[in-house]
Amino acid sequence: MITFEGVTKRYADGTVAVDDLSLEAPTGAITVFVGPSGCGKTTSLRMINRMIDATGGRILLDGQDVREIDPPTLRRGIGYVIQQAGLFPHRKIVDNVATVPYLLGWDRKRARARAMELLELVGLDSELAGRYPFQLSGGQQQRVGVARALAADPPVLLMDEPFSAVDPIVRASLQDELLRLQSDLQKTIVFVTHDIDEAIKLGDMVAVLRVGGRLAQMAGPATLLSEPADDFVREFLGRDRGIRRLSFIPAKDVRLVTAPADLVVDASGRPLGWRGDGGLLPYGTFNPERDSLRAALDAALLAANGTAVAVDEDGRVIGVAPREALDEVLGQYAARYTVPDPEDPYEEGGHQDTGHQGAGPEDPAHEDPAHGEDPHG
Ligand SMILES: Nc1ncnc2c1ncn2[C@@H]1O[C@H](COP(=O)(O)OP(=O)(O)OP(=O)(O)O)[C@@H](O)[C@H]1O
Repeated sequence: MITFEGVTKRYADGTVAVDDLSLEAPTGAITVFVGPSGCGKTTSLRMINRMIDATGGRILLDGQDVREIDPPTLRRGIGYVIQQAGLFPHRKIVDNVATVPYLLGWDRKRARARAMELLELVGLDSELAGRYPFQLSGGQQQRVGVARALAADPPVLLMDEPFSAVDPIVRASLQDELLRLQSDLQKTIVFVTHDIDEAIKLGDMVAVLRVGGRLAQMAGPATLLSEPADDFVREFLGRDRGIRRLSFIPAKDVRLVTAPADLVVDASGRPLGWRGDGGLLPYGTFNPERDSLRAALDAALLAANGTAVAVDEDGRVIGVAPREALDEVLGQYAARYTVPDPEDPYEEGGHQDTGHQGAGPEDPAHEDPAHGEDPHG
């Protein structure tokens, strides 16, 4: 666990980049620092591995003040990934990845074998190992950056806007890859981004910072979407909060009924369409074991009759969810907090305590820090 206790950073020119920041980044989970430009995300991240020293408060790594650990020892246990990968241009990919093992005194053969293992782990072809960074695409370079950070198997990874220099499609696949890796490796990751969608997709916990390095809210993504602490967070989250939140609600509680006869299936029970006057009409499917309520709703909206078809892992029909069944689940997850009523003379103002400092038990993302299921899908 990484703990910030009243951490402040005042630069020499008087700029207060981080102001009295207190938060906890849990072990084995991804904590995202998100916020507008200049809000102190990078400064906060770099204080963890002491590339920048705090001017007030303290940062604890599993209970130990990082200032008591000499920087080289500290950084050996902390992988660091930056934007545009920051690879050494004159070193081959394999040697870039083996940088830390070389520094740790591993012999060349062992370090290179480890590097090859890591290239495979991050989904890169072994034939890229002999190339130089400029011979790789941006996305491939970013993967090499992640492999390099993992080389000495550090328990902690710091990632500073690692995917922001690549196009949206490559970015989405790098994010998926990171979640896949994390479900196996369970590192303690602190991830900096200015992109709220990235924060919500990747974060088990999301810390929203405002300019001046102040914490606006720290919560699991589902809680953040349903219970933003104030107008700043609400605006930063942007539109469609309600719809986006459905991605965090599993579809397994949706009540299914037996598929009616007008759902036409093939010989193995896979859907073909809804029977209509002039032929088959469109349908949509979801897998209640794996998918979110958003996927179930999407399946209903794709169908000519508004009924979502539930399928198993093999795509075979196991039932259908009529619209009322979706409504029942939606009703259970309706926003629960209250907002001030300007007509009420007894109202003290400010919305009720929504527990926004931590994800509540209703927050599936919180229950699943390893992203084992697919609420992030
Ligand atoms: N060395 C420095 N000296 C003075 N001020 C600095 C220094 N480094 C950063 N700052 C200021 O501290 C504040 C926080 O900077 P920081 O880089 O941590 O923000 P950030 O949230 O990571 O921003 P961005 O998303 O734009 O990268 C900014 O106002 C920045 O100008």
